[in-house]
Amino acid sequence: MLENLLEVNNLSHAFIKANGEEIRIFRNLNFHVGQAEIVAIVGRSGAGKSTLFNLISGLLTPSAGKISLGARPDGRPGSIAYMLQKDLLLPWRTILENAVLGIELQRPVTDADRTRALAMLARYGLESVANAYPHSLSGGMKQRVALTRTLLSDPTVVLLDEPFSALDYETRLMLENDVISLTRTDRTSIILVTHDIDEAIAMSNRIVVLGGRPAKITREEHIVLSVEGDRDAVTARGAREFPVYHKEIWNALRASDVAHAGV
Ligand SMILES: Nc1ncnc2c1ncn2[C@@H]1O[C@H](COP(=O)(O)OP(=O)(O)OP(=O)(O)O)[C@@H](O)[C@H]1O
Repeated sequence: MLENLLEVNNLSHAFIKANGEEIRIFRNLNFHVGQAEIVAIVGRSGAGKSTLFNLISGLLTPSAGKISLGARPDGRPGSIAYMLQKDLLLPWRTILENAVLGIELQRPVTDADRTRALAMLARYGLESVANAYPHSLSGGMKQRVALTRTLLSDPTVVLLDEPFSALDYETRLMLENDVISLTRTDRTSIILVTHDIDEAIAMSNRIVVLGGRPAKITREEHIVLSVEGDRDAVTARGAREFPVYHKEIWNALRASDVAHAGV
């Protein structure tokens, strides 16, 4: 039995360029995520964040190392869902049909699936547009449909790669709250890649800074914020510790130059 919901042990990965040159992205990287934990990964462009997600989700096979996914409380295997920055909704399918697409790729969609999809769309204020097409929805609404589609497959770990970067500030805060609530209601674990330090601090329990080549974790920060009541995307930003974490993560990012560090 795994201690954590997801464990990455001694992960190594390299790309081979067309000229035969090897680019070592990771060498013996160790990383874990606990149940209902939100871990943010920040790092400069090219640090290897998307590559790490592609390895965790199985889109890429690592050169060496092990990625282990813990079981659900009832013993069934856990599963990973990956949500990208772009909503990738199919324009010719209704919102409901888009929402159940992830299930449809695995098995035939049942009436129970559609009922569950409608309930989840309602949870995100999208019930009235279930039969509409994506073009009639705002960017925030489309991203919520994408989130519904991601969650309908009942994942235990959700990978979010810059999911809210294209959205306006208010919508972004609302979606950040949706994700924070998920960890409370469904005990889902979240790994979030973001370039936005504010978002990383506001949402996560832990931030890891990825830097150097091969990339390693150059800093790890547990985020503890003093807020009244349940922490959310807005109250978190008002916590007195917020600027302190901001400065620390910013300095760690500046120090972890991909081109020069850790070579
Ligand atoms: N298929 C590939 N073949 C060769 N090199 C690749 C491939 N995919 C990624 N790389 C290289 O690996 C490094 C890490 O890329 P990756 O996309 O994981 O970085 P990132 O941290 O997600 O960057 P960004 O923040 O800009 O999205 C980069 O130098 C990139 O050019």
